[in-house]
Amino acid sequence: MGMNVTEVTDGIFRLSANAEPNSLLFEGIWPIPNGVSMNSYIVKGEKVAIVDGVCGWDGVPETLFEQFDQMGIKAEDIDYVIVNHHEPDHSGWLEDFKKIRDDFQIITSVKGEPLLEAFYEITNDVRTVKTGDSLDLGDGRVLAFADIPNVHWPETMATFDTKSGTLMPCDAFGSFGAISDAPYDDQLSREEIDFFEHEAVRYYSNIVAAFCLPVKKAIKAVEELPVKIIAPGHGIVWRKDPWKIVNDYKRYASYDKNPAKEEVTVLWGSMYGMTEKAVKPLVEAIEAEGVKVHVHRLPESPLGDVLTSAWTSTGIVMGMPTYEYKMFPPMFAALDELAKKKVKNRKAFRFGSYGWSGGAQKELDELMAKHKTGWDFLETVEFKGAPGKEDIELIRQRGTELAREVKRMVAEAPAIA
Ligand SMILES: Cc1cc2nc3c(=O)[nH]c(=O)nc-3n(C[C@H](O)[C@H](O)[C@H](O)COP(=O)(O)O)c2cc1C
Repeated sequence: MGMNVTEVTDGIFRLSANAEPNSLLFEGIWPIPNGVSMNSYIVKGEKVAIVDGVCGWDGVPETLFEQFDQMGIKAEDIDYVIVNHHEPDHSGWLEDFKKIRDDFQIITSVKGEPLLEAFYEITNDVRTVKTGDSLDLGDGRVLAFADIPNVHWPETMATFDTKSGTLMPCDAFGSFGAISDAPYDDQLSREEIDFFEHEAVRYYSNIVAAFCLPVKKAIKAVEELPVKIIAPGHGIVWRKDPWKIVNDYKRYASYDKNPAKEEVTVLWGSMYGMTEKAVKPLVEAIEAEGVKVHVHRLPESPLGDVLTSAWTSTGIVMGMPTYEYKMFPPMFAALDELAKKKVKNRKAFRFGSYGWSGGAQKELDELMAKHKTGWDFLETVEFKGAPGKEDIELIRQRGTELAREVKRMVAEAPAIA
């Protein structure tokens, strides 16, 4: 992983490394088809602070020295290491950094302190800060701190440079997507911004979605600050329009309660093609209403893709047969994860085949009740063996009804941002 150094604004530098497309599973689970960037920030007053880690650094001091040379800084001159968030993709470099010097001061939140000991056996020279505290770097550069718990671990905080209005909120307002040598929104075309918007939905739905309420609280805290630049731990830096990513996150966070977009996600699985026969007619019926459809076959579609589609979809359709008196297992796994990630309050419909007893529907009902998903189901269409003409016709009708409901819900939804 090569590292890339650029100047965010006077006295603040972004030091970033990419994980290339499909080079790893993020959090050990989520595919990154377009990669991801990991950003740290160096803030220069009379004293120098580094905000979050240089993950992707190979641990060889010379590599880091070279990067710091480009900023006119010596790595040994770093006075403060600010750890906003202790997830090892941001903090894992601390072990290696200790090889360069071991007398820097770490600044972290109150809940961060025990994690430093647990992960890195660091107990010395740790200063804890909370909302309202600040750190004077000299030269008119004062950093302010704000706790933003559970975005995305309990200890997470944001660092705000009061001189330039640069907010460094770590995982909040992040997006997937590896980044070339143009990491700023003011350097990107409309299409590139759209690309990162989709990567932000992927990031939000896969990584942050379980914490919608904390995200809403973090947004409230950020709205009180005179923010001019948003410089997250993953993704591009927003300095032309910082409120775009805040407003995008505001909408994403609202999708746990409010209708999402005019979209439907169709999840289906089929052993011998019986359930599959109804998929195309169903999709056509929804599309005929002008509603966008995302189709995922299970288990082939990665769960990360399923979550990304489901997060922005107001409607969810499930086509699956009965398997050993229960749901087709990959469908159970997908729905269980959607529910845990708080894909709630959707308009929903299920259809599927069975051989003799059925059983999928009962397990589906139990799963929905257990997770209190609040999904509002149209009447299920189940058929024995292959679907008859009337079954296909009924499923088509349900598709039309669902699409119309989705359009109505979206039209009546309160405007968020
Ligand atoms: C491994 C296996 C287990 C099944 N278990 C049940 C069952 O418990 N109850 C039932 O009614 N049908 C059961 N079936 C029958 C299927 O539900 C039936 O073949 C259905 O048409 C499959 O639809 P599909 O081709 O879309 O997968 C089972 C089939 C298989 C292959």
